[in-house]
Amino acid sequence: MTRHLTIVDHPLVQHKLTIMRQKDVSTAGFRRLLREISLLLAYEVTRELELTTIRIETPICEMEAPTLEGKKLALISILRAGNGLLDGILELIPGARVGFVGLYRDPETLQPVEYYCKVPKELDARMTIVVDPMLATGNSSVAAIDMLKERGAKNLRFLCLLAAPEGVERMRQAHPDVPIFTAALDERLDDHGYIVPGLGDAGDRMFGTK
Ligand SMILES: O=P(O)(O)OC[C@H]1O[C@H](OP(=O)(O)OP(=O)(O)O)[C@H](O)[C@@H]1O
Ligand SMILES: O=c1cc[nH]c(=O)[nH]1
Ligand SMILES: [Mg+2]
Repeated sequence: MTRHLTIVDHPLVQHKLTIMRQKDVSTAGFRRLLREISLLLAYEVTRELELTTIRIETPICEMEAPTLEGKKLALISILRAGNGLLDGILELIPGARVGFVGLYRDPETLQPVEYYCKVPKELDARMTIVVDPMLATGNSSVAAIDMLKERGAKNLRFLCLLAAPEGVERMRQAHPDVPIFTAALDERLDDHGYIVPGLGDAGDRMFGTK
């Protein structure tokens, strides 16, 4: 059974995250680092994919060899910042099915506003990995996972880059069955719901908006 919270403390992840946090990193640099980190995070979050075996023939002899079992997994990106994690993971798992949940956080109420939802069929039979770099209040991730459970998802994981304790607790209350994977658990949220020390607004830094 996976723990509710896994912090991916691999030295390469930690090193790259430290560079990303710095305010002078360019948009191109931020995007490149996020793509690189996403490959390493994907390795951890997919550790429990089920294997079966198939009979193959090497140049030397036949053998029973491991292969992924079951339906292709589903990757769900919470727009728009989720796409920064999605792109790297898709390089590692090119056969994954992909869905999008469009949510933005109202800056006053910090409540998520839904504007889009398109997800793969048969979510009930797929490991479903929801990706968004930031878990702050947890309002967006809880809402996204509510939407996915309504559409049948059962075997879920949530993958982010940074989490605040408030968001982890909110997820634990609302979705205790959904393990969270993150590169770091930061200290707290500020009065505007930003993660401290954090890295600022992930979407703005990734896409050069602001
Ligand atoms: O845990 P929460 O308090 O809900 O905050 C986290 C959300 O805020 C950011 O998205 P944002 O609303 O800025 O949208 P964007 O990705 O379009 O920039 C982030 O990518 C999460 O989706
Ligand atoms: O610190 C935060 C909190 C929410 N969304 C972000 O992009 N950054
Ligand atoms: Mg944003």
